Amino acid sequence: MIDRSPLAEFTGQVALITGGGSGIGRAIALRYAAGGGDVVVLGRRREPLEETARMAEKFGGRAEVVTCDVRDPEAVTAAVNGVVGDLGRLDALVNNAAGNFISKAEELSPNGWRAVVDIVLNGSFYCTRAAAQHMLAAGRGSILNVIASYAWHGHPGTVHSAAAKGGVLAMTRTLAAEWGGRGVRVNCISPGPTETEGAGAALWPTDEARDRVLGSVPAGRFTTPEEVAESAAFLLDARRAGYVTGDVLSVDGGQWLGKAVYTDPRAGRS
Ligand SMILES: CCCCC/C=C/C(=O)SCCNC(=O)CCNC(=O)[C@H](O)C(C)(C)COP(=O)(O)OP(=O)(O)OC[C@H]1O[C@@H](n2cnc3c(N)ncnc32)[C@H](O)[C@@H]1OP(=O)(O)O
Ligand SMILES: NC(=O)C1=CN([C@@H]2O[C@H](COP(=O)(O)OP(=O)(O)OC[C@H]3O[C@@H](n4cnc5c(N)ncnc54)[C@H](OP(=O)(O)O)[C@@H]3O)[C@@H](O)[C@H]2O)C=CC1
Repeated sequence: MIDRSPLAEFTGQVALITGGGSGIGRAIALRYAAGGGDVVVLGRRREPLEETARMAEKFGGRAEVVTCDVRDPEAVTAAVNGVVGDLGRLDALVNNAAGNFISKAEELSPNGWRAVVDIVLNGSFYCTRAAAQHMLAAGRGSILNVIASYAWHGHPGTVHSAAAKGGVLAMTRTLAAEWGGRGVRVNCISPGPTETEGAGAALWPTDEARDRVLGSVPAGRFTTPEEVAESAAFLLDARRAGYVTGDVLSVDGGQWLGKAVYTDPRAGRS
């Protein structure tokens, strides 16, 4: 549940959110709308995007839908140019679309590797490149990349996603330095395990796997999409986070720190 933001921090501004038809992307779109902004949600399937747009419109702003596969650079450029053509500006881009599944690295097919790396790394670059052409010309903009902590610590079974997210992290820091003097900020947000349409079935399909994931989170519960969205709003807001660029904000209940080995009561973990 997302309530109208008393800050109204995005009034008169426009955000493009990839993968905005579900999970974390939908929550970020709704939080931006709750802050008074206009939103465009992008993904492959129209129906879930339209549902997000209907929910966002209840906050009183404009909400549009673009069907597009982020792996197609020409379609991405047309989509971004269309947003600016229709809504007149682009203040924020959230690279949230992702694909993921668990596979042993030695059994992962080249096409399976390509599917995930193309969506996560290449797709994020295509969207960033197209959005930055408008943002740099305007001298303002904020780009937020949704990653995962295995971008820096790695994780067995997700070599494609970890490598792609690691690439997005390197891209973030590079572009933050490259564009820092031109008004465009680039940051990452790193959610902990979050029960969404895509993640649950792909990553913790059984009760046993789900319990194992929960056991890895010091806070003892899943992240909620709304928690991620609230921190995303902070990073996107130039008034509050205008001097933050090239950084990663973890919203994970301490998961990436909580590599407990001595899980017994004497260690404070059981
Ligand atoms: C624990 C905390 C950290 C959690 C971090 C979470 C990160 C997340 O990203 S959660 C978000 C998860 N959401 C999704 O994955 C939703 C979107 N997913 C997809 O679109 C698909 O899963 C996709 C990534 C496979 C892309 O779909 P599509 O382009 O339609 O690809 P294909 O179905 O044609 O498959 C391409 C290629 O990949 C192989 N493959 C697909 N699934 C699997 C699998 N489960 N295991 C092994 N290989 C798989 C598929 O076989 C194809 O390869 P070839 O057969 O060689 O052609
Ligand atoms: N859930 C979790 O536990 C965690 C998630 N994350 C990250 O958070 C982000 C959101 O995850 P979550 O909400 O769980 O994911 P979901 O699977 O629920 O949503 C992913 C979205 O991306 C869209 N998408 C996928 N492929 C493409 C594509 N090729 N082109 C355009 N859109 C695409 C999907 O829509 P459609 O299929 O219609 O295209 C869908 O709306 C991702 O970047 C993920 O890696 C990070 C850490 C943990």
